Amino acid sequence: MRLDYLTIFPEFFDVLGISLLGKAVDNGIVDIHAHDLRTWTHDRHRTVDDTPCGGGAGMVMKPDPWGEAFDDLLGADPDPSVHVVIPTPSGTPFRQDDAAQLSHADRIVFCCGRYEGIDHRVIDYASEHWSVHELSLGDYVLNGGEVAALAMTEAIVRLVPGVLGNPESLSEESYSQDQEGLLEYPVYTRPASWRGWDVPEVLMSGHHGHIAQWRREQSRELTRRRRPDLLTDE
Ligand SMILES: Nc1cc(-c2ccc3cc[nH]c3c2)n[nH]1
Repeated sequence: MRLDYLTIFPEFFDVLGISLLGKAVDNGIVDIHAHDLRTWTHDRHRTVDDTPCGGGAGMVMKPDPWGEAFDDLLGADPDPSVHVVIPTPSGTPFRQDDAAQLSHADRIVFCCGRYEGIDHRVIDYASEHWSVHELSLGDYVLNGGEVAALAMTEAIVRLVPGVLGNPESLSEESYSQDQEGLLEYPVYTRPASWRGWDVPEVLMSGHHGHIAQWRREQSRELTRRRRPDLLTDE
């Protein structure tokens, strides 16, 4: 899987060389390239923004640098197997299913906007050539797309075979299919008693059936309290 990041702050993506994703890069499972969008400017000030047509506050990212970056990185031939992800507050919510689907992609290009956003014609042009995903990380506003791209990257890449040491841990996570899309149950480790708090007895019983039942009940109760929207049968 090749991941490209178009951004005016490429140093944001230096962190991808750390920990699990760093190992995935070292193992050749993932190939990461961060690009400074100003590479594709030609004026003395390396300008990437301009005033908004129709007025309004702030600045909008000019289309030309994006178009020239696309030309260099992707060429002009349409290829639906290339996924262009554009983090935006106005996008569809990024969910575990999106991470799962994108984890099968051979190529993802993250377009990280700043200012008031990217000239919409960039999205229109990209949509004619590649598979475009305008995705929101959540219902809050960031200063740019980089943090969202990092979060989405981690959610996507950790699902790629060979990235996680123990793939079994994926099956019991919140939102995973094996968890019926419910929130993950509370987890515990040693010591059995800590500052007056004990590990639930059932987890110390060694009775796998009882433990599984307790965990299912905990997941349902937690989901009912915190995310009733995830419950399909109530
Ligand atoms: N979920 C979410 C995405 C964003 C976002 C994404 C891109 C830009 C560009 C300028 N401001 C931005 C904000 N905020 N919140």
